[in-house]
Amino acid sequence: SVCSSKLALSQVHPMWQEPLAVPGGDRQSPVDIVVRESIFDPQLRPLKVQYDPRTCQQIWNNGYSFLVEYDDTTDKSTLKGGPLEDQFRLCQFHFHWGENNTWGSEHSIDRRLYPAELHLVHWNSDKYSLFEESVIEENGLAVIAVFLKVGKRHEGLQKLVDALPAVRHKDSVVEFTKFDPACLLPENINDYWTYAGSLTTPPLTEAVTWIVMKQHIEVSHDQLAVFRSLLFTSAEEQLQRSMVNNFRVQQALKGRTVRSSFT
Ligand SMILES: Cc1ccnc(S(N)(=O)=O)n1
Ligand SMILES: [Zn+2]
Repeated sequence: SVCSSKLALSQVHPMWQEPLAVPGGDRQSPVDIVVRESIFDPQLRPLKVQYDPRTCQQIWNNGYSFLVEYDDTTDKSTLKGGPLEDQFRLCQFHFHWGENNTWGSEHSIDRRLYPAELHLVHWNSDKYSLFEESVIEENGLAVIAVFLKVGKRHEGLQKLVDALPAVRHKDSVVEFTKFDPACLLPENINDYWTYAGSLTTPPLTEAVTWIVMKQHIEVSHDQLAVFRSLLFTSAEEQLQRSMVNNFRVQQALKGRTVRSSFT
């Protein structure tokens, strides 16, 4: 699947050097979610997640994060319900993290940051036939965000952690199969916030329905340390730079409403 951020790489941006302005940027991400200003919407339905581990293909270091990519040529791993009108196909998941456990997430809850954040990226397969098409449409993408907190070791994540040294450098890829991303979801996926936003790395397009989980997952300090052992730089580059702080600065809400699925 080409849903990875090759598109992102096509718009060469210096690392985290923000483009001056995004065309008509009035729904940019990430944002701080102010809980008392979010609005309970009783019409939000339960999320329906159906992932098939057999669609898992590879892990790729794209120079922004590491992406676990799924075969999205059929409707085998899908997301629907919640705030979504259509069916969406899982194409990849990745993380954002900090240099320490104090910060690293892209979103925050009442200004509280987490050490890392998981993004499960899906595109609207009812309306479009390719990820690349959906990425420029306002109802094109749905991203589930899950906060990571440092605590007990996450057994399901360990298989992924063990594969990371093989993709230490930018543009490295390793085969990675039979991984069920549902193991990275919190027990309760029916308590979430949702708002209309954008991709947080280039092309930063305003195509994303964000679904931010209220419940976090726990990973161990050592597991996060392996994330930080990755590099932004390719094997050829003279100066190696640790892949840390790969989050975007928070953006203005600009009058958007954040809805909650719970009271
Ligand atoms: C696929 C993709 C590209 C760029 N940015 C994102 S993100 N961080 O908004 O999930 N996802
Ligand atoms: Zn992301």
